[in-house]
Amino acid sequence: MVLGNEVYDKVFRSIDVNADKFVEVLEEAVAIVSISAEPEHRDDCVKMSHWAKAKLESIGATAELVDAGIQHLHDGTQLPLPPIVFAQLGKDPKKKTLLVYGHLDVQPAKKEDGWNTDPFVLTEIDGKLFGRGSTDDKGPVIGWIHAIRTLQENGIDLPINMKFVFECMEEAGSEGLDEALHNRKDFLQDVDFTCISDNYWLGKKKPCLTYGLRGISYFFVKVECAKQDLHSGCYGGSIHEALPDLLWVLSQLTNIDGTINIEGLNEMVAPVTDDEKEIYPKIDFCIKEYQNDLGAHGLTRKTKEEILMRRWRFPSLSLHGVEGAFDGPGSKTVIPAKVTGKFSIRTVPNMTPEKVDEVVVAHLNKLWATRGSPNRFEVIPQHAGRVWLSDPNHPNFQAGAKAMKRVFDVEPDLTREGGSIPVTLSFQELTGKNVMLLPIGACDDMAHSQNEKINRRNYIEGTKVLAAYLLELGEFQ
Ligand SMILES: NCC(=O)N[C@@H](Cc1c[nH]cn1)C(=O)O
Ligand SMILES: [Zn+2]
Ligand SMILES: [Zn+2]
Repeated sequence: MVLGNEVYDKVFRSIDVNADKFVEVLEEAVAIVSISAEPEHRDDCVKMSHWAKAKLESIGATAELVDAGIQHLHDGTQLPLPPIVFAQLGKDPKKKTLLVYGHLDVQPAKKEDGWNTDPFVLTEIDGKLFGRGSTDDKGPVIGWIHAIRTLQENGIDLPINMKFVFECMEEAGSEGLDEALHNRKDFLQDVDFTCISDNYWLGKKKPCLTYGLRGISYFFVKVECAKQDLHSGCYGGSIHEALPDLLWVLSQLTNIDGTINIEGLNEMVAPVTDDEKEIYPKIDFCIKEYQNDLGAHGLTRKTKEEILMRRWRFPSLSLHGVEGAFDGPGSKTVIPAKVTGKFSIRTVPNMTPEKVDEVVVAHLNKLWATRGSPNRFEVIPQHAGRVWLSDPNHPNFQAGAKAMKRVFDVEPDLTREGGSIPVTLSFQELTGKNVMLLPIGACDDMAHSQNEKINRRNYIEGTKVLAAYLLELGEFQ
């Protein structure tokens, strides 16, 4: 059934009228400190799953909390994983079924990291809603709930059945999720399309739809030189220190231009095809503005095409930190006894987590053998997420594009993204159906960083896009 413009206008007006209420709900969610990487916040993650279940029930969905099993931390402790929210709204056999995935956990954040406001108090300044999780991914998750509520309040029948999977461990590698989905294959059986709103526009003004993500393989590198930390005056010069050993290894993994120096890794990368080369010049992206927005002192490549390819279709290696090394203010004179370097590799077709682990461990051990240090050295692969590519010509993407055109009066760009959402490929494989990423946040939202925000405009217009997408999807019955 083709709906008239007046239906969409009514929905959009209603979302505008309720905008302040929608911001209040986001404020409630941001206040729950659901940091999945910090065990002391595990109860908050559980609370967040319960919160989302109640919200889904409030729109009439049947929701359950599915046990995700036990997490085994690298220090030997075991911790129950937060439950995953599975929910269903509508079971009409004449309608198609859309699966929506989102995550309720957030990256760590402390005011003293350099935030201008308390990260867990949603604060509006000049139309920007600052708070951890505002854009990644609490804002978009809540957007779905408000989009559906608005259709219901305006007496508009949902033209599709909906299923939801909301997890609380995405930022820590989605532990437990793949297993829970495999155990509940029946839940995914009748899914016709999947949509995920958990990424960002390429710029600040023009919307996009996303058909590719890089994967991620995370590693710890441990070096141990003594049984406890040592006074550098008493012992310095007499022992082989762990931190220089570690830094020596880590500093050799990348070149100044960002390419990776790990034997066997670049050989796995799928060659760039001629068809692919044609895509990049058409994309709306300005590298000057990109560099300015980041306040970056330089970029690894000179052209827009090369920079987009570095972000989307070539691997990158990032060093994240060193556990055990002194990092406080002031000048402590200690030799750390045990240090653990942390790095990750963003992976691309045709890299697989198994092969990446194999070449990384082999390369680092070989490098270490040339160091000549008596210290203990160990490379420990951590979580991994697989690369994902989808078909952007599918009706799912057409419905997304129509929805964006209705709200922003522009055809969205088709993009890939450098980040990772580990479960995306699993949904594509388990349902055998199309998966689309439909971002609502802007490129400068600073997810994972200090002062994460979502613009009020993106949050509210994004809710309209989600509502319009549900209606447009109904046209493909
Ligand atoms: N919005 C998606 C996102 O931020 N994904 C994370 C996933 C991840 C994997 N390991 C830790 N986090 C990302 O960093 O890309
Ligand atoms: Zn996210
Ligand atoms: Zn994230």
